Amino acid sequence: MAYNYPPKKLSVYLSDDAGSVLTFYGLWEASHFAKCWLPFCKRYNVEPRSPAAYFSKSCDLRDARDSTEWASMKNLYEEMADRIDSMVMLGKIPEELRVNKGFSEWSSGMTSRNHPPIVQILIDGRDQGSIDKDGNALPTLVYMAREKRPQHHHHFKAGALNALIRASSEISNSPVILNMDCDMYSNNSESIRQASCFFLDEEKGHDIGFVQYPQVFDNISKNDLYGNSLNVISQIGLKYDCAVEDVITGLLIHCRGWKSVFINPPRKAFLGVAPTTLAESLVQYKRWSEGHFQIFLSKYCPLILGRGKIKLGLQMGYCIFCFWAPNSLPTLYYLVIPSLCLLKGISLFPEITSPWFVPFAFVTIGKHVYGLVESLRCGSTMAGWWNSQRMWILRGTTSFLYGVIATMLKLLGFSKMGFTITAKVSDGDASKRYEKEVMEFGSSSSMFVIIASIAMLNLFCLMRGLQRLVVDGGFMGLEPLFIQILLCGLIVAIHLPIYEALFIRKDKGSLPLSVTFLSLGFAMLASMLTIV
Ligand SMILES: O=c1ccn([C@@H]2O[C@H](COP(=O)(O)OP(=O)(O)O[C@H]3O[C@H](CO)[C@@H](O)[C@H](O)[C@H]3O)[C@@H](O)[C@H]2O)c(=O)[nH]1
Ligand SMILES: [Mn+2]
Repeated sequence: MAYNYPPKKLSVYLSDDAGSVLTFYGLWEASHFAKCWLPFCKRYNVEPRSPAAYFSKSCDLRDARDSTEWASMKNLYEEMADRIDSMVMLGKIPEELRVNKGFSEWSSGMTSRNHPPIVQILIDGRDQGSIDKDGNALPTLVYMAREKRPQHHHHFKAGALNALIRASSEISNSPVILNMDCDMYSNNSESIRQASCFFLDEEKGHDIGFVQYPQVFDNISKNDLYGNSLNVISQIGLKYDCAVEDVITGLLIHCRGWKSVFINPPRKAFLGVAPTTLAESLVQYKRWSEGHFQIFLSKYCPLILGRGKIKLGLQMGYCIFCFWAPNSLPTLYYLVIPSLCLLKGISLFPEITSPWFVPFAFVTIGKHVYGLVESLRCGSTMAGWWNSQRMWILRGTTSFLYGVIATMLKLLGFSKMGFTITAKVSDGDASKRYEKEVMEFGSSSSMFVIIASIAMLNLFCLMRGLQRLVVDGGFMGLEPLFIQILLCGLIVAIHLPIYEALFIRKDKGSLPLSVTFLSLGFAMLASMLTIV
């Protein structure tokens, strides 16, 4: 609402897919708060204009007169936040609030999966009386919960967005839509004007289908422990039946001949909350890899749909993501088979002195050096790069594998699509560990057993490899196994935080004892079977 944009031309919609009266209450409070907050923002050119983000950073108003106003504004905000928090704690709204317009829409028996449609215009911009405390016009503010019934598929985010577009066409019918997820906030009050420039461009504006900003996270630890700064694409979501509705919609828009713009201004437009536990991050990647693989196997396959419509480079660009899920199979192979063969003394790779060693070395070293240089140039650190390598391996053996399995089950008709929503908050202790970059495993998951078993297995194999080195006498005798020892050593090195969580750490964010026992069991079984 506080964007630097004519309020008459701006309408804000909040889609509450759970249809909760508490969310409505929050928005109702915000509609009152806006009457003071908007003038304050304009007077002092406040940035960012999300009050939560603004007040969590230090004060930048200097003179004394301003600072009293600043303090009273902060007070007003905190009082509102407290009221909302206590209502959430209570789990319901007090009866006396029900006299206000809108609240009577809720009745007992309504749940997040079973509720009638609710549309409430909290501030109507068309109404002359909708003004802030300085007498300036306010933008329209609408709450909407689309109808949901257990017997009808609701199509997740894409369904919610489509319902929103239909409703908004009756209320404001704007030619341009800005979509922002509930776990993001605006960090730049100029973004709407910035993006409009592309649509309004006299020469190229007619071809522009959408403008996208990169997905940037506010809570990324310095070395990006979960490898999250990946730029997920656009915010236009419409196409059903796919967990990555934004990607498929973007692809369709491109295939219909529209161009898109990617802008990454120095002052970030939007900041969001990234998952802060390994479990959440892995689940999110499972959904993404599954969605992309599904696209590849459907009629929307970028290579088929895009043929002759979009450039080969763009088709391939889409495909990289489509191959995330199937990539789990070679990843698993490289993490397990060479190490098991090392255990048994079978050589799989050419010797270092053989000419066949050169292509192996070239591809492996080339790929990783290129990746390292690229990420350093994008402002990452060495440790950040190493962490992201670890994340790719962990995702490969869990998220992507689960993505393949889920896609197959769906193709065979055994299961339906799901959308596991990413958690939006984390508890205090966990955030402290996150800041210190200690891996937070989060809620127990079968994925951890896979990760830990691979880690344990490689530790066994490495010990056996090193033992051979000593017993079988010297380095040269082991030359045929050299690459496998090296690979196994690297796998162990990248899994160091896993061993730490299995055996050393005692905090709540670490791995449970059951995972330690299960993984030890599986790793021993695998090595035993190999030796026999
Ligand atoms: O049934 C649903 C599920 C999700 N959402 C909304 O969809 C958005 C994204 O959900 P979130 O749980 O935050 O998932 P993420 O993995 O963080 O989302 C990423 O991945 C999605 C595709 O999987 C993209 O649509 C998002 O833009 C991108 O940020 C949020 O605003 C949700 O409120 C709904 O409205 N209804
Ligand atoms: Mn999200």
